[in-house]
Amino acid sequence: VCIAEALPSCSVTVLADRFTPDTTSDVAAGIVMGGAPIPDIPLQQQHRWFKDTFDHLLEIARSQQASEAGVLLSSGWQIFREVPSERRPFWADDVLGFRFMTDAELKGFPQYKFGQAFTTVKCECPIYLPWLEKRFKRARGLLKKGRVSDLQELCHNYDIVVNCSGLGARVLAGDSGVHPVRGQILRVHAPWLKHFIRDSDGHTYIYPGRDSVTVGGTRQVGDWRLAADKGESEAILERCCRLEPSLREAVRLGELVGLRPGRASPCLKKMLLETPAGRRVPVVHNYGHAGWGVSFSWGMALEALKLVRESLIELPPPSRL
Ligand SMILES: Cc1cc2nc3c(=O)[nH]c(=O)nc-3n(C[C@H](O)[C@H](O)[C@H](O)COP(=O)(O)OP(=O)(O)OC[C@H]3O[C@@H](n4cnc5c(N)ncnc54)[C@H](O)[C@@H]3O)c2cc1C
Ligand SMILES: O=C([O-])CC(=O)C(=O)O
Repeated sequence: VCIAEALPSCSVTVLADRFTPDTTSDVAAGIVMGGAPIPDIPLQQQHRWFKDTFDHLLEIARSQQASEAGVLLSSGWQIFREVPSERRPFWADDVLGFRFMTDAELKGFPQYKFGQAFTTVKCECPIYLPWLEKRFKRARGLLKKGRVSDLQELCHNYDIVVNCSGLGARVLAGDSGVHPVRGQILRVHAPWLKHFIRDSDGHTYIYPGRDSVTVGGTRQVGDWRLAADKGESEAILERCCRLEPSLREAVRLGELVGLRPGRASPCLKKMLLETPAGRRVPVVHNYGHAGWGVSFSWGMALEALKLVRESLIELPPPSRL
């Protein structure tokens, strides 16, 4: 979307073997939040990715399109069993109204010593992704279903390749550092819940959304199982009910599993592919966002766009678009 809208003179095709509602992104809770700083990436850069994403999504959340786009404001608490060394994360000034929880607020969570309260944005991915598809088509983008077994295949038909294949980059980019981090969640009907609660360990969270509440989760490194595990769903609900007892009254709507594209840090860079016939095609990689792909989505897309623009300038004259 970012490239198709910014470069209207280019023809942009999204080629994928799975589209919404069958991607990892459809499973995401869609909350915009940061974790601990990512190693090997300057904090300033991570901060820009986060802020650019937040500002972009906040604008949608405040627009007339918020409901249709499934992008809404969400307020709540992140709670900690021990006081963290960084009580004020790098994204604290980007979200709205960041503050430490008061003793009165923490009283509801006797096992926890510290908490952060803030308002952020939540993307209801099963609504947001179809909306993005529509936006992409309006920008004259093309959608094509198909599996790519080697990026070289694309070099005959395209001048630039942007690789956003998530976990698929393990094969497509030959990057053995990409690995699954399995996440299971439940979607439940509990319309009385309005406030999110997240245990900072990332294994227990409750995110109220437009039509359902997402409760999670698991983070199983190296686990490729896509089927939901009944025992894990019970354990997730049990942990969430300890934080929010009224969840015992919730009606279960479904359970879902997604494989996060884990990597020590996301890969965002450009390189050149050379075909056996000697054609050199720029490739912009943008994958490996682990558990924060929604939170960095637009900011990293803007940086990928910058790399695409540079590649366009560097293309040899006959191929220039
Ligand atoms: C349970 C859970 C909760 C989450 N909650 C949040 C959250 O609250 N906030 C947040 O920021 N992040 C969250 N995430 C993380 C987020 O979902 C991911 O970081 C994000 O979805 C990754 O997006 P992606 O586009 O890279 O990958 P995907 O959504 O997996 O998309 C990859 C695309 O590439 C295509 N593809 C791959 N290989 C090939 C190939 N060889 N040929 C053709 N097509 C190919 C696939 O078909 C797919 O369309 C969560 C993840 C999980 C599992
Ligand atoms: O950790 C969270 O709060 C949600 C998330 O990003 C994930 O499960 O990957």
